Amino acid sequence: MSRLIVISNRVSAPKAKSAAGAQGGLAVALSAALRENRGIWFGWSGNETEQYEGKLDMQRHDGVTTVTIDLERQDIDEYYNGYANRTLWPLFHYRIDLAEYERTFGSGYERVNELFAEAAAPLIEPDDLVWIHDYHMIPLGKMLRDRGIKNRIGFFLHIPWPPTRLFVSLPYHERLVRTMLDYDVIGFQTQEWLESFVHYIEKELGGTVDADGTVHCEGKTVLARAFPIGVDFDEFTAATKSPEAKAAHDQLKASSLDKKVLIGVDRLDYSKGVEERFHGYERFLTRNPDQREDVVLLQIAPPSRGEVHTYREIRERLETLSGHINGAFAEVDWVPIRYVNQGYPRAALAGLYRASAIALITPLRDGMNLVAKEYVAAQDPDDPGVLILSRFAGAALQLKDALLINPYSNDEIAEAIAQALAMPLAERKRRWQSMYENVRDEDVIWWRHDFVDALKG
Ligand SMILES: O=P(O)(O)OC[C@H]1O[C@H](O[C@H]2O[C@H](CO)[C@@H](O)[C@H](O)[C@H]2O)[C@H](O)[C@@H](O)[C@@H]1O
Ligand SMILES: O=c1ccn([C@@H]2O[C@H](COP(=O)(O)OP(=O)(O)O)[C@@H](O)[C@H]2O)c(=O)[nH]1
Repeated sequence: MSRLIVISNRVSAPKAKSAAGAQGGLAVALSAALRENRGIWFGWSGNETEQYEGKLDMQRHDGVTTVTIDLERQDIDEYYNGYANRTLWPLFHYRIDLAEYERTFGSGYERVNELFAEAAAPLIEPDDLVWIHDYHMIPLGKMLRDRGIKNRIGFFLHIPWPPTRLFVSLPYHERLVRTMLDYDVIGFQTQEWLESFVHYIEKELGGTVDADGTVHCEGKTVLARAFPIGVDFDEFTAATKSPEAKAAHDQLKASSLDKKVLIGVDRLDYSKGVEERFHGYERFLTRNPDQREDVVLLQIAPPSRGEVHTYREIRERLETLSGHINGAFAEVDWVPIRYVNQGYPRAALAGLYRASAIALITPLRDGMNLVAKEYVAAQDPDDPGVLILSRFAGAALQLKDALLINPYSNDEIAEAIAQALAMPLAERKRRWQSMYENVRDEDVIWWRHDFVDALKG
């Protein structure tokens, strides 16, 4: 059996610097995918070093071998905070108003990718399959090829791919995409992002794409397909039965008494639409004074990427807005929003999801959104909650029985909350059942097999 070499910015190493929840879905999904596979997970430790001297830190934890490197301050600033999170992240989430095109970010990004290639290449043996993840590492495959790596190499993008008319605002966009032609397989979360990529290849690079997704461009051939990521269903289902889940469930139930809890769980990121969500909830409270005290919104928002100013700004705006809404509507014994800036272990989240009558998941744009799938997986089959989901999350293409809303519309959010609160049990069960089957069948193991099979060719 071939070994799997996974390379991503973030690894779920025991020593990686990250609070519970701050790592997001990628780390969660990959540790699940690697646990049963002989192989290596290579990436950044999350730590800073005074001077990088090529030192690798190797550890075995929870059945996964991880190899990490530390990065220098300038590399972290230009590659991670800079090009990855100030240039590509906003652009790929359709926010060209927030994207910053600094030349030093681009050169830092290429420099760190070269550094990853230099450190990872010696770990790769002839039969290994190499699987590179996400927007931090788009050119890494080509840099490995430049070092003589002939193995099958796949790339999976966890975030959206933007429409061509937005993407071309990126300086040197052709140079970035050309590096992708050295992969054997390129995976996207949904058909929609795949279509945008194909459109770019055809219109900007003059390539052609066959019906099965084989791209022919500038003398190279690569398979491009959608592979929607799932949750670790078995692990998550087991977590819902854990003492930690029960404690969190009981605590939330006891503290909310007869009120219906609406829950939101998101890294503190402007792409998650939490500000718009609060406005939609405020509209619901304004329009439905008789139902106000029947509900409470629990928003869990662990801070993320705090060295990037747009993230500090969204944090400040949410503090102000939640304070404003609570000030305007609260009573002596009730506040409308419980806004919590800390992360929770997923077992605790499982209990919180189950205790919540509604999940309010309203990203303005999201590659997938695993929280939506976890909420479905955690429900009580006899009394399932209602999922209100942005139509702009990748998950909306699979979870079609959610109440799908436009997150930019306060009215749609307010109306969906009212509809969810009034929804008869039979309809809740019917909608949940079909979503549950999807979350169970198209889980992270299914995703991994699907991608790795395609990579094996
Ligand atoms: O590593 P961070 O900078 O702290 O960010 C956390 C992760 O955020 C992003 O997650 C994406 O991947 C999820 C799983 O496929 C997907 O459900 C979600 O929609 C995406 O936003 C990012 O892509 C990861 O690289 C980060 O590790
Ligand atoms: O306090 C928290 C908040 C989030 N998460 C996990 O972080 C992941 C978030 O993934 P998602 O795809 O929803 O978004 P991302 O943060 O990757 O953009 C999910 O598995 C959550 O269960 C967590 O463990 N604790």
